Amino acid sequence: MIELKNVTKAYPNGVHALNHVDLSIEDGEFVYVIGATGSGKSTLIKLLNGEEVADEGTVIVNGVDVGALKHRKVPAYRRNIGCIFQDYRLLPKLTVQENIAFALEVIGMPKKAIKTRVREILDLVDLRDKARSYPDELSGGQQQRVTIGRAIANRPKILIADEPTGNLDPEKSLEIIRLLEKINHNFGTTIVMVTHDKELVDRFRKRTIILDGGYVIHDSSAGGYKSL
Ligand SMILES: Nc1ncnc2c1ncn2[C@@H]1O[C@H](COP(=O)(O)OP(=O)(O)OP(=O)(O)O)[C@@H](O)[C@H]1O
Repeated sequence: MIELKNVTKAYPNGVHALNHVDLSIEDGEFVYVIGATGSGKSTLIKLLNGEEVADEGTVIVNGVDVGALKHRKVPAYRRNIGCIFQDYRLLPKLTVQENIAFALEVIGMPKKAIKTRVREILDLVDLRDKARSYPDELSGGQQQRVTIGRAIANRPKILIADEPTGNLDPEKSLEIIRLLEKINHNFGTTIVMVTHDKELVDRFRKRTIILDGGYVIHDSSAGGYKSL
């Protein structure tokens, strides 16, 4: 569960990126976060993954008070949160299967278990035939699928997706949202997706949180832009 209580975050330049945000996201929910540029979406994500700390209020994720985490404990905390971004951030000198395996090696999973898990992930993201390809040999949509596979390889409870379809055409964006829905459904992974894609938000209706000037101005389980 994700819980923000009266969270305010200002940057050193005085910009108030988030103001008195109260938010609660249950395990297994799939939530969109939308809002104009500069409305505070990325800041919200940074507070969730421990990159930034709130000035006021508390951010509790899976029972952990993220703002109170000691610096050295942040990496272990992040293992329970998968993150994907608009740019894919794959390791260019590693193949698809090595990219996924690497995420599991760094957390100390035994070799045999990694092999099995990588195969499962490749099936899930439908890229078995690209296992030995390098990232620059893949399309944008395929690279994003690898990124998603890598992010969920260790079965995190939460997947945060910051504009995952930002660089993709509508057809490829559909593939990505369907994959995220499958992950949400199959593993019960909580998904928080920041997006500007009005078509996706309207077509695949889900709870939609709207930020404006650092305030939550709308939070509706009906979802969609058109219903607002
Ligand atoms: N490191 C920083 N230092 C100073 N100000 C910042 C910093 N990061 C963000 N801001 C400011 O905080 C506000 C919220 O920014 P944030 O990146 O959270 O918005 P956003 O909704 O994610 O925008 P976008 O859609 O453009 O990514 C903006 O006014 C931004 O300029």
